[in-house]
Amino acid sequence: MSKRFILSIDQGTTSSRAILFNHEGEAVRSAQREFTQFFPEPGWVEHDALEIWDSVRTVVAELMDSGVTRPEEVAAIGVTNQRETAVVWDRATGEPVYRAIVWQSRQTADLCEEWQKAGYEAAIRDKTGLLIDSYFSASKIRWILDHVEGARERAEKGELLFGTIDTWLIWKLTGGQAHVTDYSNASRTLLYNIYELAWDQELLEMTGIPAAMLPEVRSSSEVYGHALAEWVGGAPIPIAGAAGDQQAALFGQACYSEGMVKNTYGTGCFLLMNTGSKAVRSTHGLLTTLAWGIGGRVEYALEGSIFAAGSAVQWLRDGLKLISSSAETGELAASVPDNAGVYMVPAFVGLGTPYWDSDVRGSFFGLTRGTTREHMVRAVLESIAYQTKDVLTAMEIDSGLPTCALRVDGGASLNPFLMQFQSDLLNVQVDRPAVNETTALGAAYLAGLAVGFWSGTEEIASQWRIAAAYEPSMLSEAREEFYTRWKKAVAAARAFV
Ligand SMILES: Nc1ncnc2c1ncn2[C@@H]1O[C@H](COP(=O)(O)OP(=O)(O)O)[C@@H](O)[C@H]1O
Ligand SMILES: O=P(O)(O)OC[C@H](O)CO
Repeated sequence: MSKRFILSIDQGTTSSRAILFNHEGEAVRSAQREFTQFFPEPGWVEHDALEIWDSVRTVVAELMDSGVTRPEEVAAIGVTNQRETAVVWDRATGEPVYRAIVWQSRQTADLCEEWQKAGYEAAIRDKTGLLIDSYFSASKIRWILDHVEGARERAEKGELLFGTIDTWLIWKLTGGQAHVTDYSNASRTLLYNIYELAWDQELLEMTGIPAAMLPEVRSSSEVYGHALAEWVGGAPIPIAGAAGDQQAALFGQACYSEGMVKNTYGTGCFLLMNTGSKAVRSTHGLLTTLAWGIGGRVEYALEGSIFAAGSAVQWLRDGLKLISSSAETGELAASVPDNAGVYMVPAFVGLGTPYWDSDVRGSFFGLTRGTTREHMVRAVLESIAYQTKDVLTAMEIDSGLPTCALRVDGGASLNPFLMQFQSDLLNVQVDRPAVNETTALGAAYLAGLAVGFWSGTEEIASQWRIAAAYEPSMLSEAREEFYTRWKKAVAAARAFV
């Protein structure tokens, strides 16, 4: 029976998706399921790892039962995931010992401050390309070891395992046969030396994390094991690709040359620039990270992480009840000639690149009696574009590479107002590809390359098609004025702390 599809599993912050891609890189069928977000204290965000596994099992079963395919026709599975989110579970029972602590969660901010005061920052930056922030996995693992009775002793004895969501899912899918992760996910833990390509003993000692609980780090494109027949429609399928979702999107956007940049507009925004075999060290708050490793060769990326983007739109809908759907924001924003001086800083969980300020919180500025719902909606959408400009400016300086075009994807990239404003503000062309699910596509490509479903990146790059291109059309004075006021708003929000 010939192989017709790759099954991609995209486990995101708010939902799990499974998508079948054909040889042309087209999404043939997909299924999606949301799961519970827990906010046990202000600033904390947690997920139930078993509920995540259930959601993944369900969406995979939905595809495999849809009649579109049979497991024998699926060449491989690729897994991509919300990064940094930490799960610790019992090796024998498969039961998590605590809820998954999500990348957005700030419950370890105090611990991170202690690490900063202890002077760990230089070593961490030097070895991992990251900085000390509760965003990364290490402090989350440590928090679980400190707060769950007996966890530390059990972890030291090798009875507890740690994994980011890729590791957790591959472990579950293979029935506990594989405890692995890939370079891109390992590079987000704060424990992995991205130059030596090894877990770093000194960092493990500093952070108090036992090596026995860590997964084996493998390339992003190889067979890690087989998904058990019971989860995938009756016959085992090789799991042959894994990458963190932002690196997977860079891969799915075919950003294979140095200097190519993508921005994913989801819950947060993540800009990644391919820097090839060279790791660029940032002096402007960008992260140096592993993009992927394939066939014995790793590539690096520069990353800017924006914590709140689409989540601010969700807040307009669910928190303020100002809108009934995310999609209507585009029309509302375009219905007023400008923002009427209203600016919004969506620092719900602090600010990431380039500010790295965990204490700052969200604010609206410039409200008058003339301010309408439309202005507020517009200010929220504009804030996504301003944050992107903050990051891209830092990227161009640190890499010395000017941006020719920005490739975009993710839920909010479907908003034409936002994309046009983004292009205007950056003075750069913004390109949205025909396949918007580039994250899932990237994981599919990584898995497909490992099993010979695609021949190489050249073939993949030829599949990338543009769906919409936005060209800049704003006068430079206006661009500068808007951006100056945004910077003032950020400074004021930070001063309020
Ligand atoms: N048309 C739109 N305009 C603005 N924001 C949108 C639009 N469609 C979706 N979003 C936002 O994008 C996010 C969903 O995008 P998605 O890529 O699925 O995110 P994630 O993978 O982080 O869960 C949500 O936060 C939603 O509010
Ligand atoms: O699940 P997403 O798309 O919001 O992505 C989350 C990032 O991987 C966090 O670093």
